[in-house]
Amino acid sequence: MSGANATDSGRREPLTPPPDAGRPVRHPDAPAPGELLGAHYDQCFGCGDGQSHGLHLAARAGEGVTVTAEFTVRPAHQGAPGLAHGGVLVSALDETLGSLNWLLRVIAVTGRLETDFVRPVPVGATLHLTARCTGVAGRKIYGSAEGRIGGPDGPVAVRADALFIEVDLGHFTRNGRPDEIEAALADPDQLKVARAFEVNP
Ligand SMILES: CCCCCCCC/C=C\CCCCCCCC(=O)SCCNC(=O)CCNC(=O)[C@H](O)C(C)(C)COP(=O)(O)OP(=O)(O)OC[C@H]1O[C@@H](n2cnc3c(N)ncnc32)[C@H](O)[C@@H]1OP(=O)(O)O
Repeated sequence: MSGANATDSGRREPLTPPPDAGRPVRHPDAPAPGELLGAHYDQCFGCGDGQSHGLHLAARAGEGVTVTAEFTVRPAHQGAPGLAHGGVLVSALDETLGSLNWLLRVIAVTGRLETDFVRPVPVGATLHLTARCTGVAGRKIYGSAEGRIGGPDGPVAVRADALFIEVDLGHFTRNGRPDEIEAALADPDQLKVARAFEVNP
């Protein structure tokens, strides 16, 4: 293929940290291991309680810069009959990796995410997800995640490597839709979440 595929989307950067990347550092105010992280936004498809067909993914802080999460596949998440849609599984991995933000206390958005689909995931199955930060280089935050079925030690069904890019709150106010931005700014719970991240402006 021509080079258009790589240049149009901007980058084909490696998803493993470069040799000079820093070790991820757990923020001193990060939630304690075992603590539920809660939603970063009530309307988030991944973690928000306000999205009836969302994933309702509940993530917990782990040791170091790691998180665990669970997601139960419901009929609204099907691709083939009785099986989870691949894009939904990617969303679950993306959301779990995004939850590492809470431990680093930075806001970062997905730049690249590469997924292996290893086993089909049936409706009704619970995906036991883990994600860990593997390195930090400037604004670039590297992470890996996997999802197992049948229990936290069950077989791997999906796994992903990702590169997140640190942004400031202005990323959302500049790019988001005004109605939702205004509603978020008027919500004291949402402001509390936003402030939690402002420690590293
Ligand atoms: C107001 C109310 C308050 C709200 C409060 C909210 C609290 C929220 C808390 C937490 C939110 C977390 C949400 C998690 C949800 C799950 C995660 C998602 O699904 S996020 C959605 C999907 N992702 C996007 O929509 C990104 C879209 N892309 C962009 O916006 C830009 O492309 C962005 C920010 C990713 C990069 O743009 P640049 O202009 O800032 O970046 P440049 O300066 O060009 O690059 C910086 C470095 O990063 C590399 N880089 C940038 N983009 C890359 C890419 N796509 N792939 C690989 N590398 C990339 C570059 O090569 C550069 O590296 P070198 O420093 O030179 O070594």
